[in-house]
Amino acid sequence: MAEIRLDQLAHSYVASPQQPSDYALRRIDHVWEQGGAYALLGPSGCGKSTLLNIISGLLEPSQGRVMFDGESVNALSPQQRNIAQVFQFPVIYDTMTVHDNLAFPLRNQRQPAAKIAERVQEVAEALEISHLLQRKARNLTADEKQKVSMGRGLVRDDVAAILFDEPLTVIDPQLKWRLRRKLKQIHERFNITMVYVTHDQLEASTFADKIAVMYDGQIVQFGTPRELFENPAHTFVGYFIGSPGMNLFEVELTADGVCLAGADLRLSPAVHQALEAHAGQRLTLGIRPEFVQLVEPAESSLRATLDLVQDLGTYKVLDLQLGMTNKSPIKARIEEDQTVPESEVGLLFPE
Ligand SMILES: Nc1ncnc2c1ncn2[C@@H]1O[C@H](COP(=O)(O)OP(=O)(O)OP(=O)(O)O)[C@@H](O)[C@H]1O
Repeated sequence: MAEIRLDQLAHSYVASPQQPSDYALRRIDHVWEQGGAYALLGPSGCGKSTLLNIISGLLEPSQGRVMFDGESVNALSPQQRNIAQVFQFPVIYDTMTVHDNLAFPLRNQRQPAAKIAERVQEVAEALEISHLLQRKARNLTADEKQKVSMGRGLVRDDVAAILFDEPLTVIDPQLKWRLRRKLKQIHERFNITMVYVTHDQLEASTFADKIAVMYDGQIVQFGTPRELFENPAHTFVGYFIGSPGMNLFEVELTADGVCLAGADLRLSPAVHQALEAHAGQRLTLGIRPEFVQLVEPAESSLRATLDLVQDLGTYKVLDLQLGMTNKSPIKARIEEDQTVPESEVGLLFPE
């Protein structure tokens, strides 16, 4: 088990990179602490697999160092790094029994038979696959196979960390939730550093205590799910976290606030003063759909017309047009029993 430190890491698949866009990973400085449950969350192509493969040693970084417990492992092979990796698709031996699949990594290490038996039992019980131990792996369902694949990662007690690369892709939606819970319980029981790669924020927040959000080859924020929701440090985090994501609009600074779609929104003197330091620069206002308040048009200078209502069962999402043409609508999320406005509505943003 180890602390994993990424020190000025960068990677380009281009032979002689010239500009930032030539890099799949731009400069990354980051620490995964020993024993933590982490997620690496980001959209397709942002560099998640590249980063995971550099940690496990499948890929050599163009620049920077990977450190385990303060020691550089750049020169070590994947085997020497002692990382367990669980991929999207199960990696198991079909012709072996489940028991032998789980025992395999320990037999390779020539562990004593008694220890192998004990460890296989313990991991099988944690994954709720004890009843399958004598079955041939080829006869299992997709989720049972993936559990065996995870078990092969967990069975060794000397691994530095376990890296999961979108491990629930092949699992039926109704089983995903159970498996995520299971992984979380296993983490609590075995206290191994785990990094879970996904592009799904729900998967990230149910598994991880802290999430690293990746965007365009960089980790743009690292925090608890709540911190990412309440204090996004980057517009991408605001937009990517939340359902739907944050509304983002360009605004102009006025004498006592900002102007959005021709309407003046007053700000507190403190906030306004902070913005004045950025006068002349591009200003973006972000507000989460949950916090947009709907009022009578007379009560607000900001008016919108209703475009679309999406009823999602436990809440509704409204698309409201601010009167601008060809601009994306502002989204408001309201409770299921809240009244949907007829057409024109006033909007208030809490301070
Ligand atoms: N072997 C490769 N050769 C050249 N470019 C690559 C290679 N592998 C990845 N890339 C590029 O590097 C960038 C990051 O890719 P990567 O697969 O790490 O992203 P990702 O976040 O894991 O995406 P996904 O979720 O789709 O797997 C992308 O622009 C991708 O096209």
